[in-house]
Amino acid sequence: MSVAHPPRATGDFDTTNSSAVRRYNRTYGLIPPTVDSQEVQMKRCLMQLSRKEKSIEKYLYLSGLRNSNVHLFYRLVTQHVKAIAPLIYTPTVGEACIQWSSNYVQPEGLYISYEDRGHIGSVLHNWPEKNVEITVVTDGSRILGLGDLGINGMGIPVGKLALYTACAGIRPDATLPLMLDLGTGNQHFINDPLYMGTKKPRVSEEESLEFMDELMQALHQKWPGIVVQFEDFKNPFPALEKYGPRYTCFNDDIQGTGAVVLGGIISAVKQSGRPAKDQRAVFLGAGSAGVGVAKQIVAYFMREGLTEEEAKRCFWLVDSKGLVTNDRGDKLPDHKVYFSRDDNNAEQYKTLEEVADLVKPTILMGLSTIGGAFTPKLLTKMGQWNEKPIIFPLSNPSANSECTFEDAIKCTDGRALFASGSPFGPIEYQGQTLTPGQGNNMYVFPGIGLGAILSKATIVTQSMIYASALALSKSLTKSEEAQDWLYPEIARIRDVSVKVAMEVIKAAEEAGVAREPHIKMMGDDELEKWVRSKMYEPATETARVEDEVRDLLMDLPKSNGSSGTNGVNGQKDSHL
Ligand SMILES: NC(=O)C1=CN([C@@H]2O[C@H](COP(=O)(O)OP(=O)(O)OC[C@H]3O[C@@H](n4cnc5c(N)ncnc54)[C@H](OP(=O)(O)O)[C@@H]3O)[C@@H](O)[C@H]2O)C=CC1
Ligand SMILES: CC(=O)C(=O)O
Ligand SMILES: [Mg+2]
Repeated sequence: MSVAHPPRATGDFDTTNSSAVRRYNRTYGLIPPTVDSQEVQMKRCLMQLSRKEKSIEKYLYLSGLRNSNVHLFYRLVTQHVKAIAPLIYTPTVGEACIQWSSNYVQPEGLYISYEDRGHIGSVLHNWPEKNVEITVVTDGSRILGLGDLGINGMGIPVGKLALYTACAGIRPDATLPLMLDLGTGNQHFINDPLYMGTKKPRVSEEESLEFMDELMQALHQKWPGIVVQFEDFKNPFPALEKYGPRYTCFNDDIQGTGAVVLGGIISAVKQSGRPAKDQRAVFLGAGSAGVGVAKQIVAYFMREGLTEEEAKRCFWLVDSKGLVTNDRGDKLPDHKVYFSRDDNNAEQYKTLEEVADLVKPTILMGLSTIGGAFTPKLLTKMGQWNEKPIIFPLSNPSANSECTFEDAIKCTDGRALFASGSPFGPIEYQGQTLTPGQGNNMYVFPGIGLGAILSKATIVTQSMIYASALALSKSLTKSEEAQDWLYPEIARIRDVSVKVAMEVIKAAEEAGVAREPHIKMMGDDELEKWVRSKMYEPATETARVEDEVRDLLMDLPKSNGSSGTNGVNGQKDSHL
């Protein structure tokens, strides 16, 4: 909106009065006269939100709020994270991505196309924020379980970084949602006149990696030490292998998911009453998440006394061609070879049911994108084979979940130890309220990123990822443990992120990759205080911005009159 401003008066400000702040900001008269507290503003937002019927409408409303009043948005999310996370993240973000181009209204991140190679650095210079500390980057090739969504996948970096701010206190202006437009295999989008990405097939793996080389260099040149989170790439292994030892980066789907599932599995294995050596895990899905999760659990089983070979043999991975074995006849991609079995005939075990009948698993893990793949028949068998079957349907969004909480509970007489990727509500079962766990990497990636930023880690080591899982598994309260929960209450996620970040920092220090000197001598209490002191707090941020403006008013002749920033992340306080 463009408004003609009267000249800014300089002499008559009452610096304790918010209307003076408005006059200084030249917003006086543009907003109704009452100066509402943030509490009242939040109440208004919640009411407006509740009037919208569809989740996607709520998503769009919240996006608008983030772009117009960033601190209010984050205060709202922080205080109501359990209710709002499903609206700005999975499952709603899936629908938001599908509709991204048709709903587009304003920039929310940076888009870099294959055509930009050779001058990626200059595109980065267009980003209006100076002090970026973390980016979430995707090429949109495997968005949740929805397949190749091209640049419409931008909802994922935007959503993940919103959680970084709400759940781990990373300043919003320190985050960069990054979309790599490398073409798309989605013919529907190529034919769609409203699709806003390049309407060409995807570039090859080699071309993509070459492009990534330039991107990683350019990012680190512009923001040295920036933490890079790779997200939702169809084949993320080559990039992690190449850049992992050279830059501060991690892959959320391989490593973050591995850590979050391990965090829940540690508790589930204890509750199942069977030691690690007696666990048998069948995985539906042998992709980035499936293999990442299985590898983290192998590391845990080894700490429980198994050799690597013994630990590895506790896993049977099933992909779209059946059980992953050496004798299948197809050339297995590198990431599947580690778990490929040589003791079962592939011909006999083509379906999940056949593999399950063979193995009689104690753990059933779903990272396949196939909604409903854990049939009531299979779930019932899990209940017959186990006193406490561990059932984790982890695919997102909700429609892709391998089973519902209700089916898992009904088919196992309420005995399942359950976690899903997208949230399910509690259910009443035989007079009891049963609450499902949410095994989603949102429990760890904010703390991993915060820990990497604060320790100034040069790389993200496997020990840092493992430490995040252990921290998560230890973060349950006595009352949560008494109810046999596998994950802490989502409303406490900020506290959980602090614990995760602390352990990540300690692991970075131990691995010799931390460059921040302050953390060396800190005990736990001091470290916790220090971590918390570094976290963005939307309520105090609002007060700080108001104070800053008042200070400027007191000191007007010397000031330049600017307050805060006003970048793409909406660093604007429109209520002032
Ligand atoms: N809860 C959480 O925090 C997370 C959940 N996820 C979810 O996990 C799912 C998978 O992600 P990701 O591993 O990255 O994806 P990938 O594409 O890398 O892997 C998918 C795997 O599922 C297999 N698959 C596909 N269709 C079938 C089928 N009909 N029968 C058996 N197996 C099948 C694929 O087989 P093939 O190899 O033969 O193609 C592949 O091994 C997604 O839905 C994603 O949302 C991912 C990360 C975190
Ligand atoms: C949660 C997540 O990262 C995924 O589904 O890909
Ligand atoms: Mg992901």
